Amino acid sequence: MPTKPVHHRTHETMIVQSWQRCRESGLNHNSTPNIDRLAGGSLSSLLDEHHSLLTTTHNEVLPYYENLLLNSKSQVMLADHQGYVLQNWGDQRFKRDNQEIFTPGSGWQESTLGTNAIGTALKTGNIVQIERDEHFLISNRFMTGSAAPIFGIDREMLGVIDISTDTYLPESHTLGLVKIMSQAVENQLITSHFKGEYFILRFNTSIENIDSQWSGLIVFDENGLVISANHRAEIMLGCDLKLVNISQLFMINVSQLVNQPEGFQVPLVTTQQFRVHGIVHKPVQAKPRALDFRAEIKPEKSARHVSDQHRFQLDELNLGDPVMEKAVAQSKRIIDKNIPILISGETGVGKEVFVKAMHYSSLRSKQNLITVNCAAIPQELVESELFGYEKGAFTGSSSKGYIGLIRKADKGTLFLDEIGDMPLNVQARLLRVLQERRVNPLGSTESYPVDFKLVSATNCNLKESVAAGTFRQDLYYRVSGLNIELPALRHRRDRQKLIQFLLKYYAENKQHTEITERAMDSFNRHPWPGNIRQLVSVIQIAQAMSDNEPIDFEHLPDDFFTDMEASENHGETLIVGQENKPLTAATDSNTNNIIALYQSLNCNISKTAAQLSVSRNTVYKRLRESGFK
Ligand SMILES: Nc1ncnc2c1ncn2[C@@H]1O[C@H](COP(=O)(O)OP(=O)(O)OP(=O)(O)O)[C@@H](O)[C@H]1O
Repeated sequence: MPTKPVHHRTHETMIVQSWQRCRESGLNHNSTPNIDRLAGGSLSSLLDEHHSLLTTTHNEVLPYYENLLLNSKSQVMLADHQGYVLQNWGDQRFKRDNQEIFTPGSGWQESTLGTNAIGTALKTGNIVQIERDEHFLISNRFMTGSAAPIFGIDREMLGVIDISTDTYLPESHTLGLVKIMSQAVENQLITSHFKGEYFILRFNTSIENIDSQWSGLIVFDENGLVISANHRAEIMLGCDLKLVNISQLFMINVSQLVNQPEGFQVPLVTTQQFRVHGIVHKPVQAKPRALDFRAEIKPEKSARHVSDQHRFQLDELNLGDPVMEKAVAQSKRIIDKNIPILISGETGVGKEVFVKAMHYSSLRSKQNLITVNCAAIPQELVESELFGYEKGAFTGSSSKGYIGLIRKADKGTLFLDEIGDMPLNVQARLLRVLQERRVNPLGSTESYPVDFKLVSATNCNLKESVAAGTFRQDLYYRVSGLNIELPALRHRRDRQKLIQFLLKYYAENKQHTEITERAMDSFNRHPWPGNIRQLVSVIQIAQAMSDNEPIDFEHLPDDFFTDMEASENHGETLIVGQENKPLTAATDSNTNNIIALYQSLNCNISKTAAQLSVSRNTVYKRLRESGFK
């Protein structure tokens, strides 16, 4: 028997624990459901108390319901933090003894009605999906519910949004929707409460998905003190954002952030070295300081990233290595043809840099290059992020839905990074888009034509994923017109030239580009398990440490020598694998070790990745496989 994926086991544990609580509350499976119903005065004072949550939810949720769920035989509920339904939308289809079970005022606490989406989401503080037979009371087993908590401006749990149905709705669809709905409400509560009064930073992994509900939001004052933030910001930054200063989160001075024009776009680097893009909205009364109003925003040196600096052309990446030379020549031949390109290679070999260079060397260079990191988008959201969704015309609402990343790439290039991590159901929809060259947003009856150059990248072996059943074979043939494998740094014959190039490229001034012979020799012999990414980081540290002297051993970080010793002790240039660094960590660490480390580091992806010396994507992947993300 195959063992179940860890996320199923996590879900099962959650249900077992909930059932245990039900027994402790004196329930048994045959207990009669006793719905506690608030009436008259108590109900109206409850509705008054939650007026702002109610109207915000109404404005944010109704358009989703009307467009996405109207024909789905389901009902959407908003309940307060104690489990009392405040409002419901949709088909009033759930009745018992002729009485509706989800009317406003009905209490869906776990202790009285057993395991159920509203009660159990409140009890655990997590997004839950309770399938029919997972309800504790037999009488509730006719429905399936998906619920997500809503957090308020002080990060307190205000209530939950639930979608319940007694027919079939795909699991990822409803879970994704409750997540979007709860996040939309939370974002709206924060922006309407603080807008105009404080600075609001909205950030995401790229500028292209900054208008998504999944962007982080941070509200801060002119001194940089964080006043409020959404749940997403805490997850992305991996820390509690209470009472911290924005300068502790990003490598930027507060004055640089607050002295920019309204709606200014800024590349940011988190203190964990994770690149994001942000937009800053200013308070109405904030006055720019005259002196440094035009201060240019520059991430600090150690955070420099090639792709933010310079638009490489393909030829610039060819420094003489025969494999690179062939890769560049092949790409140039087909870049303007309608043939998809699949780039593979170990982590850090420069796949993203290569794709950008392809785009900027192509006829589409003036159009958008849209990067989708399939590993970083939460699984249930990949669909809505890619294909978009429509809210339809909704009077008074500024939100018209979300166009989706594929349509944003129209006329330009669509880059699907880590394509091997795309969930199977999304693969099926992507295949349709690639065949028909049309996109059908969630909830829309219309489809829209799209024209883009498709480039994908992977650091896993997609053919093996096809054999393992995690990647569709038909999609594999659609995305892999031309396969280009970028060489590992240790195999590149132009290594010395590249090192010299990077020393100049990342230097702040002339002195920093010099390097002693013995240091250069060890650079040349190093196994570079993290490839160019690791090389860049060593160079940046060495340049910072070396002041005005040529770079020598004493300027190099400890890890540099640890890797070197490890490879020399093994008498080989490291194991050749997809993600090479695993030498010390990932090869002998199993999923449980990663989870334990991740938890011990306060669920910080970047720190976990750094400690294991693997990419953040690998950590995402492992956590996702184990049901943590
Ligand atoms: N030719 C180059 N010149 C300067 N810097 C480079 C070059 N190639 C790669 N880099 C730097 O190396 C780092 C890794 O590059 P990139 O993100 O493109 O690798 P990747 O193969 O896509 O990695 P992953 O698979 O982990 O996503 C980046 O910081 C990038 O700026």
